Amino acid sequence: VFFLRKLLSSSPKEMEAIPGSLGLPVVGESFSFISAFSSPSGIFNFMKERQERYGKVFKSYVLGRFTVFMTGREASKILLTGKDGMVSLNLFYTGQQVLGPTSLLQTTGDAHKRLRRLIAEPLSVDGLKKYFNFISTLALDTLEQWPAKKKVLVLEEASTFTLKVIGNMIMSLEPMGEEQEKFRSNFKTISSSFASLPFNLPGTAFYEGIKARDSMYEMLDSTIANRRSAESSHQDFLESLIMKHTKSGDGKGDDQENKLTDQQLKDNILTLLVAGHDTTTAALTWTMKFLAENPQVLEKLRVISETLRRATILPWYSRKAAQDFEIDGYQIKKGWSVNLDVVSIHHDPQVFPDPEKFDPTRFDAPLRPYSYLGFGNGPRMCPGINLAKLEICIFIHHL
Ligand code: HEM
Repeated sequence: VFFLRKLLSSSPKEMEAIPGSLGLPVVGESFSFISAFSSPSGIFNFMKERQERYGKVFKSYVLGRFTVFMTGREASKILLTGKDGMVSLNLFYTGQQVLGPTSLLQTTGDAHKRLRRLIAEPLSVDGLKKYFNFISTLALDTLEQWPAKKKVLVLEEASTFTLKVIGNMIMSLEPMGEEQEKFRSNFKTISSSFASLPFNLPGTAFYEGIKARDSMYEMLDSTIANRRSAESSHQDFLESLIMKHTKSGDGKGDDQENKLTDQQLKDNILTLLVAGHDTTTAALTWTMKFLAENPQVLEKLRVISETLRRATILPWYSRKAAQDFEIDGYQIKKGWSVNLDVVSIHHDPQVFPDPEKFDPTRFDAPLRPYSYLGFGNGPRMCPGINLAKLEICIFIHHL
């Protein structure tokens, strides 16, 4: 029913003016897209082939959606910073259900701005200073164990490291022990449910994801209750949001504009976890790979920017048109899925000569706006940028 509704609610007829192919019935071009995505060069070849055939704007049918793909600085400018309300984020149905309706990723306009403002302070450079020692000690502990290991699986190590950092930042979780294990196992299940098939039946990834989310929320509920009863005082994200920004009691006399309900608090803690974990893990892993292959660049700054350009951790940014608009001479209709292809922007030889080469000196001189989008741009630009850079810098420093 879900897929039928999806198919019927989208209209390929309306997209006739956009060049491109919708591929096979029902599956469209999903298989070519997924196989490109899982290959070493990511979606680059899928995009390149079609851009050469159709131009910078083309249509396709992938992952259950009629989608218009676009690339280039002009498209980035319009899609990422365009008029307020022109596009919204385009999450998968399962992701929407798991994250909850008050997540930053599901709000728009003023509600979105307000949430961004509330989480900005704990994620600022100043707000992050207090976690420096924890991150540094954890990086050292992790690295100290490497020489004794026969084989080091860097992705695995990076994932454990970043999850321990965020667990400690958010709710002072100790890096070892039962609570850490429960947190880790819930998080992994939630993560795999995020873009799963939308069947909420026992045994499916989606069903297990919702169950793990509820278990994670129980952990947060009990921590929130402890903090409110002032049994203990901690210097973490949860404490700073509870103290400053949650509605406890009747809230009379409080500045309600700055208050979050417990639901908003939990939805957004989970959002930070989901948005911040795999991204930072991948960025740290790619940084180590590029550094191992190019040891001469260790002296150079800008290694993280160049890693995020070459690896493009989020290869495309997905939006849904919230109104009709025109781009590169094509009419985009309200409701269409629009994906910005960032890999091609990051490998444009006009901006980055010899684009496959890992060369941090490219960032020595300022680039033209919208040529580099490692952390995005505009109102949805990554709020975790300082934390991600801090974690990677500390880890690489101790390497
Ligand atoms: C190297 C690591 C990271 C990379 C490459 C990265 C990249 C990005 C990018 C490109 C976007 C914008 C996506 C779009 O416009 O559709 C984004 C948004 C976001 N990021 Fe990150 N991110 C990283 C780490 C983090 C961390 C550590 C956190 C949280 C602590 C985080 C939280 C978020 C959130 C909540 C959003 C959505 C913002 C909004 O919709 O207003 N990210 N990230």
